Amino acid sequence: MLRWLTAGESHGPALVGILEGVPAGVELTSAEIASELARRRLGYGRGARMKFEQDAVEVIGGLRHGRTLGSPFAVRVGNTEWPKWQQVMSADPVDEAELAGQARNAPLSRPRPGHADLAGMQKYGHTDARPILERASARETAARVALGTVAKALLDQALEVRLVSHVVEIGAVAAPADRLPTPDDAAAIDADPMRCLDADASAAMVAEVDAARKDADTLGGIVEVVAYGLPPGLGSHVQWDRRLDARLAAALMSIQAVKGVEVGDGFTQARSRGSVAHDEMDPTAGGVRRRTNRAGGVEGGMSIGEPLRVRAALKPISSLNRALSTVDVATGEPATAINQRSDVCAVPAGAVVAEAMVALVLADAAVEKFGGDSVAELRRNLDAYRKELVIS
Ligand SMILES: Cc1cc2nc3c(=O)[nH]c(=O)nc-3n(C[C@H](O)[C@H](O)[C@H](O)COP(=O)(O)O)c2cc1C
Ligand SMILES: C=C(O[C@@H]1CC(C(=O)O)=C[C@@H](OP(=O)(O)O)[C@H]1O)C(=O)O
Repeated sequence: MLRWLTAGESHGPALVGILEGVPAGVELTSAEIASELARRRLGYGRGARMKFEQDAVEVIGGLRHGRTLGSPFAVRVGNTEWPKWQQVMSADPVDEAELAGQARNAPLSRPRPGHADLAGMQKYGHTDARPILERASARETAARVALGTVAKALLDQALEVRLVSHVVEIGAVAAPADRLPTPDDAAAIDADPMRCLDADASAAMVAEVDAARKDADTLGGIVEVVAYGLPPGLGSHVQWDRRLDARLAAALMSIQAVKGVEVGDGFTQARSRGSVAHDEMDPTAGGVRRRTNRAGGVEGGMSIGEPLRVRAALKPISSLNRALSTVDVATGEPATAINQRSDVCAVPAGAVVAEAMVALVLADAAVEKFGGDSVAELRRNLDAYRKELVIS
């Protein structure tokens, strides 16, 4: 079993991620993690912070000379903005005089609609939104992407499973659904400002972001992750929490701003008749082939050996450069919400985070199915399983 956790605040010294259960022998370098983190910073529509802040990666456990050890993997992603925040976010008590006059320390009493602010203040007993928004912030996804790098390396090296993610919709603009990207498209997708496979759709998405920015508005959209090379049988039908689709849905839904998840053509299937919704099978020499992959690579909570295809819908960014109505919890009076600098659209970054979350779930399911304390052992078990499949 793989287990992962993150810690750290958006303006704290660093984020930390721990991934436990990684087999020994996964080849990985800090530079590879840094390059995945750089992918998360891509995308047209992000705010000023993406330009001036760096992700400072330091692996602090589980890796030696470029190979995982089998011990818990731990990574620190330093916030390079920390020097500006060290008093406001200090772990230890700070002299009031040092804080006085620091605008960053002013209590945030006007919770922002669409954020964790108000419910968090109520739940944890704060009159200031800072202690809530610091952890609710999607800055935390840097740690997830760092851990996802390990999961992707494991999937690639032990199972030859490769992932690709892309943006399929931004606001009202949808990319044509005629071509599913493969991992060979990944570099071109990363080079596109919207991480979109279709150049015309990408240009329209950029224009959509510009129009939203001009109107002091924000946008959401839909991302897709596709995984190639999965064997059949990851996950299980036997219990709700072992279903691969349920695990993927939870992981994707846990990403800040994600409000919907679709597996395969789930929503279209729901609107179709059964005769055209499913993936009929034909025999091949010694095996079976599906005519279509509307199910998106999962049936009965198990991978079926077809490409896995999942989508996540991100709502528009909640912090707008125009006033949204709220209540000032200090006075109980109507107010306009805290207006922080913000992204106009973070969907391209959301795709990279979704890819990391899918990789973590698939790596977990692979380790669960094939066991193995080392990559070599996992691969041997996979080979034996493949040889003995009753039908392939
Ligand atoms: C990569 C990424 C960047 C984000 N950037 C912002 C941002 O700059 N401003 C903002 O208001 N929300 C941003 N969000 C979304 C908020 O973090 C999120 O809406 C908020 O924490 C409330 O959580 P919920 O939408 O899941 O309910 C971002 C989300 C992601 C995935
Ligand atoms: C810092 C990141 O994203 C942040 C996520 C975020 C939010 O509310 O989720 C709000 C913004 O932070 P700030 O209000 O400090 O500008 C984003 O920049 C990051 O992705 O690395």
